Amino acid sequence: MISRWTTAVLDTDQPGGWAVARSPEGFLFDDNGALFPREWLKRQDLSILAEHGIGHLDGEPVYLLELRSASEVPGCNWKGLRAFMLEGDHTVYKVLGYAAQIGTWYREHRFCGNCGQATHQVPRERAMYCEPCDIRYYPRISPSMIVLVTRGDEVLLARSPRFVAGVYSTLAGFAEPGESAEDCLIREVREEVQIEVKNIQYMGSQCWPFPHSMMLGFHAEYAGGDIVCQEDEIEDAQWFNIHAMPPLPASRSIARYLIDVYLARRLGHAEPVLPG
Ligand SMILES: NC(=O)C1=CN([C@@H]2O[C@H](COP(=O)(O)OP(=O)(O)OC[C@H]3O[C@@H](n4cnc5c(N)ncnc54)[C@H](O)[C@@H]3O)[C@@H](O)[C@H]2O)C=CC1
Ligand SMILES: [Mg+2]
Ligand SMILES: [Zn+2]
Repeated sequence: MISRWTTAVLDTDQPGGWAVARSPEGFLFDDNGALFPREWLKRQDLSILAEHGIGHLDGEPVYLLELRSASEVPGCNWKGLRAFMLEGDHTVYKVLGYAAQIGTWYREHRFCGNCGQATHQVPRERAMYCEPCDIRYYPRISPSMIVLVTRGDEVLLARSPRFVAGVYSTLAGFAEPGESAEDCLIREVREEVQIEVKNIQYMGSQCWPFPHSMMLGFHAEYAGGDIVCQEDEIEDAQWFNIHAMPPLPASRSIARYLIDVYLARRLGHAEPVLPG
């Protein structure tokens, strides 16, 4: 299958193409969605912080207008990235997810962390450059492990106080320096529920642009221990029987994929496909 969306570093001096506008209040959208004819969008009253050429959608160049603040555009509204993830076209969500990460990276790397001077965009490369220090700052990606722990017909799911009421999900956590993916997974499961795991199997990965996680998904089997929830992080954790599951995370998340694959295998159903 040919991918409809490919990323690229485009020259912003070229006219034409599509553009998306991003402010601290999310992306601008109207009845046609979040992609606007670029020349039209640039004629609106927007406080543009920077423009980035981010890739091609169905062969057409796409640009990001990163804004200082949200402003009124007639017939349009603002909406957060999560809303685009939950509903609507998956390819458009991918474009916006990438745009959000480029916007975040640009905002957070306008000055050198070493000397404090202003950085500059490197032509044809996704990097901010400090000349005196000769340092390049690339978009930040944070590796995070996510794991479904199982014990026969039971799966271990937990809720964080931040989740939507009632929803239970797989355990997850950010990798720390010095850790392998497996070390991180074992530590996170220990920290969050005091459970030991074995037979760790890699299942797949997903970009999670909230704001810059790279989710590495695993399956693991229970090896020992009783559930003890980590204070503040884990509100509740339980073994759920595959025939009595609680409300689960959004269908496009890798958390949901890991759960659905296991259910499909246990119940002899067709396996789902991981959304890219
Ligand atoms: N796509 C999916 O299905 C799912 C994605 N996630 C994502 O996985 C990531 C990790 O999950 P959590 O349980 O929240 O992590 P976690 O268990 O490591 O705890 C979060 C804590 O980690 C620290 N932290 C924050 N950002 C960090 C970074 N970049 N590097 C290292 N430490 C950091 C902070 O102290 C924060 O309070 C989050 O971005 C979350 O949104 C979580 C569950 C499902
Ligand atoms: Mg966690
Ligand atoms: Zn510097």
